[in-house]
Parts: sequence; structure tokens; C-alpha cells
Amino acid sequence: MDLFTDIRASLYILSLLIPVYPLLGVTMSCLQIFIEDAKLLDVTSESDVLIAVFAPYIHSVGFIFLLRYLEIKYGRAVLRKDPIFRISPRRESSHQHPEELEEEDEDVKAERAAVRNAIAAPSQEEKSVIIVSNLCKEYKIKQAGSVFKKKKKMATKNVSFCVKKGEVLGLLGPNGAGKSTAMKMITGETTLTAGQVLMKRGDGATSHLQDHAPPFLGYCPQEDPLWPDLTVLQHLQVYAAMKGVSKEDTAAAVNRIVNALQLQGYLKKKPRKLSAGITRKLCFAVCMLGNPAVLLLDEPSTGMDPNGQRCVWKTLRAALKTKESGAILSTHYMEEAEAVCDRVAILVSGQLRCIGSIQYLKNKFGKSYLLEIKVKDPGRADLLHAEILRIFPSAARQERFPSLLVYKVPMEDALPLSQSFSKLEEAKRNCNFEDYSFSLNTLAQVFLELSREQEKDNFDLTLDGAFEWKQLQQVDC
Ligand SMILES: Nc1ncnc2c1ncn2[C@@H]1O[C@H](COP(=O)(O)OP(=O)(O)OP(=O)(O)O)[C@@H](O)[C@H]1O
Repeated sequence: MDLFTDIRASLYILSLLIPVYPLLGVTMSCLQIFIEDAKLLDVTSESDVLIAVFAPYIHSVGFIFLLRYLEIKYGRAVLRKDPIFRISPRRESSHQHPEELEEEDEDVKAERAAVRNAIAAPSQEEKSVIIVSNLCKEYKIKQAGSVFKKKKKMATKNVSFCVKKGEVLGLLGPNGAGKSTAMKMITGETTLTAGQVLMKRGDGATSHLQDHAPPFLGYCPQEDPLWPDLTVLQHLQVYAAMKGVSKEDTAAAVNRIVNALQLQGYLKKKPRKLSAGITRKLCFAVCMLGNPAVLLLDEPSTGMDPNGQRCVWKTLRAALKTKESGAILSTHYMEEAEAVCDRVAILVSGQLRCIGSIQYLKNKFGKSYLLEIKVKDPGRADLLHAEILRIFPSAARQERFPSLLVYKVPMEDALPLSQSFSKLEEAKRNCNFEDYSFSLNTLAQVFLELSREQEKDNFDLTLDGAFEWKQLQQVDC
């Protein structure tokens, strides 16, 4: 009995600290009041029940003061709007009207301003087929070394751009830069964490993303959206029907795209019998059916041979001739970007790093020449390296493969060009290398340069303990 009384006393003391105890206390006390041998146990009284009932009120006052004290001490904002339930405003809403990021390039800022104008002034909006404003996507990913802890990752950060009628906007960026995520948000396949997407419908009206499955949209996703049991021809017929092509027009529409992409020999085949390149051609073909006003192409020509790629480029450019539609093309092929795109946007670590015409980007980042040397005898590469440094003292080695050396040569080091070429010819004779090219910065160089920023970001994350990643060895002279 003594032991029981001691436990009860301890529980009472605990009840001052544990908010769930009063409920338990009331139950126990009621039990003890109403059971027959309550007197025998001699452990409860009505006053105990009263204390148990009022304890929550005492708790709430105590805890409110404690919470206030902790908020003041640790600097968290005191929630004035909701002091009782203390539900924070949704975190996403902080992205709804994000500020410009501090270190954005001029062209990115200008594009952001153009997007703001296009949304604010309907006459400007008319000229665009796609307007993407402050697109944000946040994923929660498992933190390394913890089963429960999740880490937030921004796949796209405040990305804004617009695509004008008749324009192909190239979306470039290293793997994981956020291109597919951006595409998926534009189509509505992935929900937006924040931002806004407006698209021009075929009938001239502007549609919000919420109006899903629009026939005015031609989307070629990275993963092939094909049925294993339908033939190529059946795919084209089904998609034509889905895109609203009338029965009478279907044959002509299918014929046109089949001829343009040289798919005649594959019409009766099922996807599993097709090569990767032909499968991608079919995906591109179904996306082009029905003359969509908005084209979203996520690496459409991956795996195609050069002839197939050219067919895709020609078909795409022909579709935009009327200047009523526009396209976003995500690609890893610089040649494709140069051949098809009117402007290029480069994403790095989810952020729009630069946007403009290819020539603009080359001029912007092209403060140097690119020297590529094909080496005959890899054993003499060090000798050759010393010779290159003698000719161009500020040259920086970018990449080193057994038979290829790549250098970035600052412009001032290489002028006049006539002298540079004669020195290179002399080095070619002395060091016996096979061939060389000396050119202005290419789009590939611009791309590689910007990709290094993402490698650095990933490296920083590794230091943070989040990712396993090995930094590529960067060789500088
Ligand atoms: N469902 C998901 N859950 C968590 N993280 C994701 C998810 N989808 C994408 N990510 C992350 O978002 C980032 C952007 O991925 P995304 O696929 O958009 O890149 P990408 O530029 O299209 O790459 P690639 O060129 O390889 O196609 C990556 O770091 C990726 O790991």
C-alpha cells in the first residue's frame, strides 16, 4: 500500500510536466472512486479528480510562458497571428514572390523583367507561347547516414523565361541541372513548389497549367511514352486521335510525319523490336502530330544517328515556320542547339545561369581561344606541354586525354594571330604532333565552363556530407 501511495504521489508530480497525464489521472481516479473496494485501497478522493481536471489549464498557462521564453531566448519570430495553435505560414509561400537572386547575370535579369512585363501587359503576352515565372521545385531527399532525416533539395530555383512565337529555346545544362524537372512542371506532370506557367493555346487563348492534357501541347518526354503491344502505325493513329486530328485527316497527317522522319520501314513493328534511335523518332513523331502550338522536347534525338537527328531538326524548324507555335528543346548536343535553337538558356544547379542567342553567349564567355592538339606520341606530351607554355605563357590546360590536349589561351596572349599560327606550325614540326585546331570559344566550351560551377556545388554538398561525389581532377598550368 505504501508503495502504491508513493507511485501515486510521483505521478501527481509528473502530471505537472506531462500534458497527457490528466486524462490518465481522471480515468484512474474515476476507476478508484467507482470500484467497490475504493475505500479499502484508500488512494483517491474527489479533490484529486478536480486537480486532474484542472491540470491541463495550469499546464497551458505554464507552457505558453515557457514557449515565449524560448522564442525570445533563441530568436525565433513570435507568432502573433496564431499564438494558440502556432501554425507557421506555409513555407512555400515565401517562394511565391521571390526576390531576384543577388548574383544574377544581366541577361537573366533582363529575361526576368521581360517575363514580368509579359504577365503584366497582355499585349506582350500575345507574343509569347510559353511564359515561365519564378519556377521552383523542392524535393525532399533522404539524408545520408540517417533513416528518418530528410534534406531539402531545390531542383529548380526561381527560373523565369519566355518563349516567343516561332522561337526554339534551347535548354542546356549538365546532368541534374533541373532541365527535365522544369519541363515536367511546365507540362503539369510534376507539381510546382512555387511559380507560374502560362501557355498559349492553339485557339489563341492563354491557358494556366491547371487546364491539364491540352491537345495544343506536344510533349516528348525523356522516357518513351509507348505501349509495348501497339505497332508504330497504331501509335501514330492513336495519338492523332488523342490530339484531335479528324478521322479524314489522320492518314495524311501520319503520312507527312512518317515521310519527314523516314519511318516508312518500321510501321508494322512494335516498340520492343525498334532500336533506341527509331524509338525516339516515334516519340518525336507522336509529339508533333496535330500541329501543337507549344512543343516541349526533352532530349528528343538521344540515340539517333546523324541522319535521324537532321530529320528531327528539319521537321522541328518546318513546324515553326508559321510563327504561331514555339518550342523548348532540352539537349546535350551542342551541335543540335546551334542548328535549331534561336536562343539558349543554360541551367546550372537548378538556376538559370545565362540566356541569349548562341552568338551572344559565345561573345560573353569567349574571352579566350581554344587550342586543341592531337598528339601522335603520348610519351612526348610533357615536352609538348612545355612548348605550348613557351608560345602562350598564360595558356591553361583544360583537359588531358592520352592523345588530345586542350588549352584555353587568353586573347592577349594570342595576338597577332598570324604570329600564333606560325609558332604553332613550328611547334608542330619540332614536337611532331599530328594536328591542331585554334579557334574562338565554342558553345561546348561555354557549356563546360558553366558546368564546372555545378561540379563545385556538388563538391560543396559532399563536404556537407550529403552526397558521395568525386571531384574531377582539374589540371591548370
Ligand atoms: N523525384 C525526385 N526526387 C528527388 N530528387 C529528384 C527527383 N527528380 C529529380 N530530382 C533531382 O533534381 C535534380 C534535377 O534533376 P533533373 O532530372 O531535372 O535534371 P536534368 O537536368 O534533366 O538531368 P539530365 O540531363 O540527366 O536529364 C537532380 O539533382 C535530381 O537528382
